[in-house]
Amino acid sequence: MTYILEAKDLRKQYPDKLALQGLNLQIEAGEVFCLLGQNGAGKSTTINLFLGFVQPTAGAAYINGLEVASNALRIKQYLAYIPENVMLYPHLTGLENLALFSSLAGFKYKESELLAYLAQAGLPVEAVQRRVGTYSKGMRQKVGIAIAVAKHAKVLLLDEPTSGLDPKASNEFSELLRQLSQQGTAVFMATHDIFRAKEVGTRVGIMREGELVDVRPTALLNANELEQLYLHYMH
Ligand SMILES: Nc1ncnc2c1ncn2[C@@H]1O[C@H](COP(=O)(O)OP(=O)(O)OP(=O)(O)O)[C@@H](O)[C@H]1O
Repeated sequence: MTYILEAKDLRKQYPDKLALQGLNLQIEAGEVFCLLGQNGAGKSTTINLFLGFVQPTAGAAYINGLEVASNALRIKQYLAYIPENVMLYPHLTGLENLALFSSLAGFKYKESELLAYLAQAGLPVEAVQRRVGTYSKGMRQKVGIAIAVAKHAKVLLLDEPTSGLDPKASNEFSELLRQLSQQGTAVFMATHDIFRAKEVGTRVGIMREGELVDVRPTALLNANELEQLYLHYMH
């Protein structure tokens, strides 16, 4: 079976820090995997290895069966990345950004189709023709989701996407992730938000000092139990 996202003995040693100590993980289509862990636990390193932004010291990361390190360009077609602050062109409108990023991914859409993607991602109609430099963080993330959907990404990698969002925006964002996962997109999200992880995740992993110390299906835990489990490992 080909997993959408897979890590095999994935390891990253920085000059004076072992950031990831041999990660093994498989994620299937439609899963929402939430990675919890303290600052410095290795969450961003894991995401950066899947993105091909950093090279592994040993082991390998795979996206849709392709080894990331040796297929840097090919894997880009399968994934969309939403960091804490989505990188868009501030002087272009939301619509123009979506048109640009979709065409870079090889998709040419009519304006009506682009508008439909933005509406589906929940961007208010009044914002569509406004420069992104004037957008809130939540609005930029909606454009990021619209880009992911428009390029038919199989996997969405997110690094602390809900930090700094107000509860309503955070809630809307969770709803979008749920919709994407129902359509078969695999979602891998690093977060500090235990409540969101429980709400939106199908599985949660707890990372400590570069090691994945526990993985649980969220259906078997309530938010309180998840918090207790997390605290147990952080002691
Ligand atoms: N480029 C780098 N060079 C050297 N050390 C690094 C580098 N990137 C990360 N590290 C170290 O690796 C460890 C893991 O960092 P990482 O950013 O992956 O953690 P994190 O779990 O994402 O933390 P946070 O929640 O603060 O984002 C930390 O000790 C960090 O200082």
